Amino acid sequence: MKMRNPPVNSLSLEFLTELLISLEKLESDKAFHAIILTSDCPGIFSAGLDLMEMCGRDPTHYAEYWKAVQELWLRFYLSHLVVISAINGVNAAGGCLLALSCDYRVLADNPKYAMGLNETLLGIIAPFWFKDTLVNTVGHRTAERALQLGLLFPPAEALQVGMVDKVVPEDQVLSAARSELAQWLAIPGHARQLTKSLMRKPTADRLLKERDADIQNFVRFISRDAIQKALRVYLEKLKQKKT
Ligand SMILES: CCCCCCCCCCC/C=C/C(=O)SCCNC(=O)CCNC(=O)[C@H](O)C(C)(C)COP(=O)(O)OP(=O)(O)OC[C@H]1O[C@@H](n2cnc3c(N)ncnc32)[C@H](O)[C@@H]1OP(=O)(O)O
Repeated sequence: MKMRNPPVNSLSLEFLTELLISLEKLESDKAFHAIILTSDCPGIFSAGLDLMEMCGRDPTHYAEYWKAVQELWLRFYLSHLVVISAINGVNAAGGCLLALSCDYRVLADNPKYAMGLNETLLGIIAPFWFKDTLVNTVGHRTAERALQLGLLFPPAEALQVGMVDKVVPEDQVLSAARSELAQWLAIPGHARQLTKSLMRKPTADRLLKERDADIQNFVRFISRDAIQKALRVYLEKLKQKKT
């Protein structure tokens, strides 16, 4: 699955919906057993959630957007397919969440390709299920420091803290993902799938039980004047970079 939403693969409502439909199609086709998730945007895996969806819109839109973000995470996190990410670019916040929801992560060795949950740098916070997904991957202490400081880890550090499983030269990222896949596909499917569910269901259940409350919290939080201002300032900084 090659993500293509130029220029930065931001996860707009339309793009989230496309990803969700693609994933559902693959999952319902018995011929498919695995997905390699990668990017078609040079140097960028994903810039994360689309800030334009969270800025200057009305509460109904925020609720619809957040429901789609929840849906995509649940679908990826609990997918019965083997999902491996071949991370071939910088990967921030919501994009990093997608990669963390995969079963295995290969990252291209380029110091520009940092990844992490950098929400605090924007003046916002990672919701509990983003946090839980990170804790499940790197452990509590590393996650706490990474989340508070909004750290984006370059490849060597991402590997060292366990945020990715392998770092390879840029031109080998897809072939390394394919080689890894062979090991996962060699395991009897039902046993691997049940084990994945055993490991992940408690984390997913937490959101499933509190979905509506989580949407309301998001809408309340993102609608605050101070948060809207912080997002506008961040977007402005991104644009000023060019001048
Ligand atoms: C009580 C508690 C309740 C809890 C409630 C929850 C609270 C909210 C939770 C929200 C969680 C948010 C998750 C996110 O994912 S937020 C997004 C974080 N992403 C980033 O910080 C990355 C930002 N982008 C960049 O750093 C760079 O763009 C990047 C390194 C990815 C690429 O750099 P490059 O130089 O190649 O490209 P540009 O910066 O020039 O960008 C090109 C254009 O794209 C626009 N852009 C970039 N990122 C985004 C984005 N995420 N959304 C929308 N648009 C984006 C950028 O502005 C440029 O636009 P223009 O061409 O028009 O200038």
